[in-house]
Amino acid sequence: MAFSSPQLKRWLGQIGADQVLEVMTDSFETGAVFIVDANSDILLWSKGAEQLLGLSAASAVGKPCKTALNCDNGNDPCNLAQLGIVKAQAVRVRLPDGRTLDCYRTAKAFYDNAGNFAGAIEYLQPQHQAAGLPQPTGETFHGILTRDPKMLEAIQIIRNVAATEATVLIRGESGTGKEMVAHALHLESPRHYRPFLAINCAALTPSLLESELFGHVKGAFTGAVRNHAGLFQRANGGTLFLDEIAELPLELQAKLLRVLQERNFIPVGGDHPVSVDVRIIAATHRSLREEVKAGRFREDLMYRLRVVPIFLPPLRERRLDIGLLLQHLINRHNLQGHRFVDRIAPEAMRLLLDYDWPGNVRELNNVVEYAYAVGRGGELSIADLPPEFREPVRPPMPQPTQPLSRPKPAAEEALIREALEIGAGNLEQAARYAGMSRATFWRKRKKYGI
Ligand SMILES: Nc1ncnc2c1ncn2[C@@H]1O[C@H](COP(=O)(O)OP(=O)(O)OP(=O)(O)O)[C@@H](O)[C@H]1O
Repeated sequence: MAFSSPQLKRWLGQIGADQVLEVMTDSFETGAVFIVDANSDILLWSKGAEQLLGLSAASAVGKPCKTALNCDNGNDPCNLAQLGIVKAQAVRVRLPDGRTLDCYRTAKAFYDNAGNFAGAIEYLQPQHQAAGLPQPTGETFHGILTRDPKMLEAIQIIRNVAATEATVLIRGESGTGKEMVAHALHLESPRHYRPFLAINCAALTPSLLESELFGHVKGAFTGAVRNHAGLFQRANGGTLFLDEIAELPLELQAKLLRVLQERNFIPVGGDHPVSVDVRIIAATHRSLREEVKAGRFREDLMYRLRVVPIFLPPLRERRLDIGLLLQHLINRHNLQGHRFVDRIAPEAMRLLLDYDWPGNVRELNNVVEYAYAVGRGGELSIADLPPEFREPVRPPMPQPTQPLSRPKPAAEEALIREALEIGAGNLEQAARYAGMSRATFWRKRKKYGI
């Protein structure tokens, strides 16, 4: 606790405690400080609060704190009167323009001589700042986070083709975000107010898949007790996402081609065509050309589907996105309140950056979930990572001239460049990201002329 002397009381009497409070609270430029009275009505609203929360002091003062912050903080944590003190509590504030801001709330209650709640002083800090992690600065597009040039190129293509009726084929490994991209395309298109439906063509047997896609009429097969509208009918006016299209059996490929060419199909067991207006977005992790060569995929259908091909690179080829997605996932998990991670141990960060990510972003989600389930404390360490990260790698026999620990110069230079980009001007953060002290980081920058 700060030491307060009798001289301070005298001094405050001369200057005026209100003036001192204003100066102090306004010095927190990156966070919001405010004071409430016994009714939780706002008495003081700092400059930082104005900037962060987009509400002027003139509009905020006198309002109930709940109205000014419009916050959504779960199980009624506003019981500050009972708690007395709250530290780094995750809260979500709704700004006047409708956006939300995830913050940590620190608050201290005051009581009168009779022990009644007499008001409080509160401080809100945006979570990305509190975590000491750089704010995600990459582009986000309908929830797709990236700063990878190839991904940004893909997003630009989506923007350009959304308004057209062109068929899009998305190629990428499992977990690279193909469905997210397909959904984003739908949301950008004039069809966005109609359904977006998705199906994985590898997940069903051929007969079930046919019935799911095209529907069936009553009596078409044993168990078909009533007419069933397929996905094409249900997606009418909207978009149908066909994942793992390379797994579509040949007989269904002919039926799909007919929908694409003639915009109609015959349900299973039916005898007349049903017309539909559906935009198809297909995805595959295989090369359709190779499938055509192997005789497993119709060439005419391939050309129909890949009018606009979009390629999503695997996560191991967009290492800048690893840091960005990690920040995003950590912020999201911190909000849930079970654990608050404010830093990643440099050696854990290195493992995460060097990992191959065969399951791509989905696997990264799982790794962070694992860390929150098994780990404790503010630092995400190697011990919090799943076993595959901790399996001992047998080191090669040391070369007498080259110590084992020295990283290859090219990799080190790339790491430093990456850290500088992620730190976005903050050398402290950049050095931490690279797992070096500031002095070593500075020396290495000099060495590589960066
Ligand atoms: N760039 C991204 N930003 C944020 N989240 C992402 C991104 N890419 C993928 N994800 C998340 O990763 C998970 C997998 O994404 P998605 O289902 O779109 O991948 P997919 O390529 O369609 O996978 P599969 O081929 O296995 O179906 C989802 O939880 C998704 O929200």
